[in-house]
Amino acid sequence: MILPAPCLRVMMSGASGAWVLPGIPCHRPGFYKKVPAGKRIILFKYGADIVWVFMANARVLVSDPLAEEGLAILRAAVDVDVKTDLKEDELCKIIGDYDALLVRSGTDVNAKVIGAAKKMKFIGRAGVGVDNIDVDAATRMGIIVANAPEGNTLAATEHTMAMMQSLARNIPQANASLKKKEWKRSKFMGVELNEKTLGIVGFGRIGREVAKRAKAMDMKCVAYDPFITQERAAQLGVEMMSMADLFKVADVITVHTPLIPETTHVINEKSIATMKDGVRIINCARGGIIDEKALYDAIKAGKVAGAALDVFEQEPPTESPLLTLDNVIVTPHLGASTVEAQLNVAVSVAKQCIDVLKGGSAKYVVNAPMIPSEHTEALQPFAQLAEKMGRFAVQVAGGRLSSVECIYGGELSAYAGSMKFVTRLALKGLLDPILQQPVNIVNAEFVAKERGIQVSETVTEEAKGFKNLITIKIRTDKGEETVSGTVFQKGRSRIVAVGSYTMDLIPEGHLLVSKHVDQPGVIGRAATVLGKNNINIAGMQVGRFNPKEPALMVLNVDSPVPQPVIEELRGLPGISSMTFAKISDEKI
Ligand SMILES: NC(=O)C1=CN([C@@H]2O[C@H](COP(=O)(O)OP(=O)(O)OC[C@H]3O[C@@H](n4cnc5c(N)ncnc54)[C@H](O)[C@@H]3O)[C@@H](O)[C@H]2O)C=CC1
Ligand SMILES: O=C(O)C(=O)COP(=O)(O)O
Repeated sequence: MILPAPCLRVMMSGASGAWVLPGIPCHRPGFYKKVPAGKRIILFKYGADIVWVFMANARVLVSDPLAEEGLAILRAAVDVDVKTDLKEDELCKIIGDYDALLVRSGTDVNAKVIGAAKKMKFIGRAGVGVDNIDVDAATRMGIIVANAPEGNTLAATEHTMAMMQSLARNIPQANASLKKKEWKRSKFMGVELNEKTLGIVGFGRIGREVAKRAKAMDMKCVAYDPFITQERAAQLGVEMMSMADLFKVADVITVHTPLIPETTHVINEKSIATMKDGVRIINCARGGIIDEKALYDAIKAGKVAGAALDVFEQEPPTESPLLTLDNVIVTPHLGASTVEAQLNVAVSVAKQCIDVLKGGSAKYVVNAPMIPSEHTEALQPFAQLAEKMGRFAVQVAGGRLSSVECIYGGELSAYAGSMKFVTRLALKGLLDPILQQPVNIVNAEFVAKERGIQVSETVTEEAKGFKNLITIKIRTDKGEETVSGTVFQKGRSRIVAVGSYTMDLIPEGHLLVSKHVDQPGVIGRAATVLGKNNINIAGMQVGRFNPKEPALMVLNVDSPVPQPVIEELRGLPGISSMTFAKISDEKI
């Protein structure tokens, strides 16, 4: 049975194995039936009745090892396939069947893979680094990419500390030697870390935890991170300095940045030359932050006393000459490999995956604006209003969109840093109705940029007498349109101005917008045409300045207005324009 989409309201859904009462309506006496394997049931409210449909489960591919606790969360809601060690072409062949993909660092989710992922809604990284995912390609396709940034911080921190201490005391080398039945005590003379200076490049979650532990060992900690304030570092007793100064003063250098163009090869031939003789270098972040060739040469030349590496430019680093050096200790990307961390990241990413597949959002999205969680609830009604205003404005203005300005006033000025989130929803509203491709919060900004639409955002305390005010000004090749809206208490939202006309318009359902001359009979004639065509008027707003001057009328109507009726309305005397606008998420 096909039901008109607006009539459907999801009551609940259940995964395969659940017991439900089938039949239409299902509250009539009947029998219970088990939801078949591979299907989920969705119950809809349809008028007074509750109806049900079986739908195929969403399908999730897990292409790197994921802790059982995460898999269990997934299996309770969706169909899960775990297929590790897939080659690129194997992955491309099957990826089109899946709604979500979960990976660690072992899968190269490149543009080719993403291009083949036609149904994909979510890519989850069970860990921090997303450098193995082409986030731009995913963004372009409107795919949410999320990671699990908190779950493995302590694992990576403890691994860094273990590497630093092993490096200082030659533990791996001594261990290997003794296991060969050698007893070479003088060969493995170490150095103390006490009172040495640790230079931390990248003072994020792991960098800060490393500092805390190094301080407990009476090391002096200095750090470089362009995005962390001196005050923040001072709270941990760490001195922030430039990277150049850090390289000059550190006895041990550890890197904890993402791998991005700015951090690629920051440890290179030139920067090593400025370091102390006998410096030790640790990388438990990402291969590529250190130029491995330069590191090899500097160790060979005796400039660098040793290195501890968990990550490599090529993984596995089978061809790396660094593996041949005695004073280089290595682990095979084990930073996050603890039972605790793997449980944390698997659960985090599995929950986010299910949230997204159910139509919600993910907690740690990396390709949509992050807003502080304490702002999310407060900004939700504004985001919804902005999207509806966008839909309204673009349909009323007509024409090809060239610029969008979003102005946030009054109490919204307190959320200045988070308004990008609302702007993306406004853009979704503006673009989604007129484009064939799906537009969502992930790709809205990208789609606008790609189409040469200029987007700007202003935050002001001015709100024209309202507590809060959103104004969206758009320019198209047919002219300009300005729509303002506000959110009252309990999330009630209204469009309060269209152009220079004041309104009190509920931005819902189907709207007819007319520009006409304010004179007796015009509104009546329009109402007659609608009545004749069985279109019920649910509400009416008229904005005008003076009688007999141009006025604006917006009618809330209960059903779509067919094109011939719009044409008939346009032909009425006194009416200069008539536009139909849908504030639902249907394409126009
Ligand atoms: N070896 C392993 O198994 C693991 C590796 N990692 C890696 O460790 C690294 C750090 O992870 P987290 O601390 O969780 O990330 P984070 O995002 O909390 O910290 C990264 C820090 O780098 C800073 N940064 C950005 N650009 C910089 C630049 N140009 N110069 C200096 N600092 C810059 C940021 O401001 C931020 O404070 C990431 O690359 C992550 O992928 C994380 C977990 C496990
Ligand atoms: O979280 C990260 O950034 C890591 O590097 C951990 O990688 P993994 O999940 O162990 O392949």
